[in-house]
Amino acid sequence: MGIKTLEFENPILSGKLTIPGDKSISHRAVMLGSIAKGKTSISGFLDGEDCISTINIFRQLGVSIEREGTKVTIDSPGMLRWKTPTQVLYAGNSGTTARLLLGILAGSRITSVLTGDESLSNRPMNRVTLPLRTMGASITGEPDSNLLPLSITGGQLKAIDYTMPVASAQVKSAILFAGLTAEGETSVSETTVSRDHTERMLMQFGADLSKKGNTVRLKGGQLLHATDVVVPGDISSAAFFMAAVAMLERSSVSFKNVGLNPTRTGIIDVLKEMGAQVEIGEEKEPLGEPYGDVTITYGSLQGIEISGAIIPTLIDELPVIALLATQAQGTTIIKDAAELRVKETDRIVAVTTELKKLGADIEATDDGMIIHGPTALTGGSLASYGDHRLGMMAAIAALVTSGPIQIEDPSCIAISYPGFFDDLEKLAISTNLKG
Ligand SMILES: O=C(O)C1=C[C@@H](OP(=O)(O)O)[C@@H](O)[C@H](O)C1
Ligand SMILES: C=C(OP(=O)(O)O)C(=O)O
Repeated sequence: MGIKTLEFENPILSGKLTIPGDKSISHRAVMLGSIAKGKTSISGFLDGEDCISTINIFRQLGVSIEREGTKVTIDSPGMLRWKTPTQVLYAGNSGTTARLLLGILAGSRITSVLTGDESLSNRPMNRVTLPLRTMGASITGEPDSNLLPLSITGGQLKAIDYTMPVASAQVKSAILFAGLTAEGETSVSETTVSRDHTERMLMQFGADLSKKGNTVRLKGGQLLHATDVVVPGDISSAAFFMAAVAMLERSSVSFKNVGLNPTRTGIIDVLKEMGAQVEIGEEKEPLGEPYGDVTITYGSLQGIEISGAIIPTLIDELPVIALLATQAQGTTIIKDAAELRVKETDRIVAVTTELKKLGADIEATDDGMIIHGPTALTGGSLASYGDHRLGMMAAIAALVTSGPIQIEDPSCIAISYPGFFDDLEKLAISTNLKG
């Protein structure tokens, strides 16, 4: 386990940054490109470890996938001609890979076993396996098909009308993917809207899908058509540097081609409401997903309440938002975010434990955190818990602490942002960067 030390003196962040590709969209592009027969090309693909796990799994199913950096070319025989894998499918650290794949494999013609790393093997899968079993899926594993490894025997499924008990795009997507091959029309209704990349991309691949209010409907027995996908920059990755700029006087950074899907832009609303200056350039929407340039400039920050419908639109950004709140005047309350407890680690425990080590006034609640600011943070040694978002939060903390930060096990950052430290160095131009 390595340690990375970061120390800055009076840092300012400035310049332009092109953020790597969106993780959620990259996964889906490989999945839909593998389901569809023929050639799909993806540009702007995220070469993070999670998305590589997705590629490796489809290669095991007989799909030809070539990758050169951020360009991916898929040539698939189509889902009906996938071959039975000779080895266990390994989703690594990626919840998105595992949960979406369960929905896909349940309606396939192959038998497979799916597993993951230690963190993923402790994350709940019954949120997808239970509705999939209601559709007729044959999925077994202990306890009650909740934890990896799981065995999946693909077969003919029946459509379902499903009302989501929890806001989760992974659950919604797994059911929609299963619905593609099911008999009848599947519907998924959400009370709180989660990211809609699957719906957008299914339509891009030619699926007949309709949306009314918060209900999505999809007819079973559809074939997808291979197509080209352009992946915009990941706003969840940009969020770390956006928060850093918002905390550092005299800082301003322009982020290029950031994904601006409204189901993902909660961080922009929070930055504005807290007092940062936000400028959004012309929005483009080449193939289904809106994107544009976003410039963030420091502003004096106020604490706010973050709760309700905005939570799914910034769920992965909450660790860095908690750090941001330590530098804001007043109290920030984060509620309705109990989902943080079932991510790569329990992010409520991890964030509060680590930020307290630096002197933050932060407390954990059942479904969120309460942070009183501003506090002058000291340096210290922070654990990443093998969780990329925690590792990046620790690195960004180093920009505002009085002493150095040691990040334990920083390699996990490559799960979603392999070039993170290079980009940090690039932006922190007028500082002394040691480490
Ligand atoms: O569908 C997706 O790509 C994701 C959905 C979210 O998870 P949930 O579906 O569990 O909310 C998010 O936290 C994860 O990083 C990616
Ligand atoms: C929760 C995350 O991802 P996943 O669920 O795919 O592991 C994340 O990227 O923060």
